[in-house]
Amino acid sequence: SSHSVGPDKWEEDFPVANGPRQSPINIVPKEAQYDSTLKVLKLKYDPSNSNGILNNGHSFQVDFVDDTDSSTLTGGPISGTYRLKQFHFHWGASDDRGSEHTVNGINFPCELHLVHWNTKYPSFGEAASQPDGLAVVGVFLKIGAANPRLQKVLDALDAIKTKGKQTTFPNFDPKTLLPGSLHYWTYDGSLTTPPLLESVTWIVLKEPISVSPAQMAKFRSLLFTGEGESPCCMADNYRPPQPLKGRKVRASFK
Ligand SMILES: Cc1cc(C(C)C)[n+](CCc2cnc[nH]2)c(C(C)C)c1
Ligand SMILES: [Zn+2]
Repeated sequence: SSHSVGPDKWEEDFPVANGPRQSPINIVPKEAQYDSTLKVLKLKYDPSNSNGILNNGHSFQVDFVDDTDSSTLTGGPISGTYRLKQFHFHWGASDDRGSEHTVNGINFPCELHLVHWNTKYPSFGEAASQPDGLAVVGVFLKIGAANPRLQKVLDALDAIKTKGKQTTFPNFDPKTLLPGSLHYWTYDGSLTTPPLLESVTWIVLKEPISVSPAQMAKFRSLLFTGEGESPCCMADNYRPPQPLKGRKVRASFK
C-alpha cells in the first residue's frame, strides 16, 4: 500500500539494491555501443497462451501459460529460448513520469515489461535467481493518439480494481503491443522491486507505442489497496534510474 517502504529504503533489507547491475538505468543513446553481432529480436507469441489478468498490488499483469515453447523470445542479445511468463506496466500519477528506464533523462508516462524466462532452468522461479535467467523486453508508452490494441487490456481493468482481484483474459496477442521497429538497447540488470535479483537481460525498444491521456487515466483508476481498505490509487509504481557502475549499454542499430 502507499505506506509500504519506498525505493530509497530497500537497501536496508536488500543490500543488493546497491549492487553492480541494478535496474532501471538512464539510457544515453550517444554513449550506447552499436554491436553488429547482436541478432534480430524474434518474438513468437501464441494468443491462446494468454490466461488471466491480475491486480498484484503493485501493478497489474497478464499471465501466460508457459508449459510449452509456443510463446518465446529468441535471438536478440540472448542465447537459447526464453518463454513468455507475463507482461505488466509501470506508470506515473501524471504524464511527466512513470517509466522505469529514461532516455537522455526523459521520463515517459508508462513502460510495458514483457517478462521471459530461460528454458535452460526448470521454472520461472528457478530462473529468476540466475544471472542469465530472465529477459525483459521494455516498451515505452508516449502520449499521443489513443492506442486501440492497448484499449483491449484497459477494458479489463474495471474487473480487477483492487489488490488480489483477477479475471480471465483469453486470446490476447502481446505482439499487438509492439512498435513497428524492434531496434533495441540491451544491458545486464535486475528486477526493479525487491528482491532486486540481478537476473535480467534488459532489452529496451527504441520506438515507443502511443497512449492517450484518457488511457493513462484508466491505468490510474486501479488501486494499490484491497477491497474494503481505504483506497489508494495505483500510480508511481516505478523505481528511479540506478548507477550504471561501468556497465556498457549496447545498441542493435546505428
Ligand atoms: C521473480 C520476479 C520477477 C519480477 C519481474 C522481473 C517480472 N518481479 C517483478 C519485479 C519487476 C517488475 N518489473 C521489473 N522488475 C518480481 C516481483 C513480484 C518481486 C519477482
Ligand atoms: Zn516491470
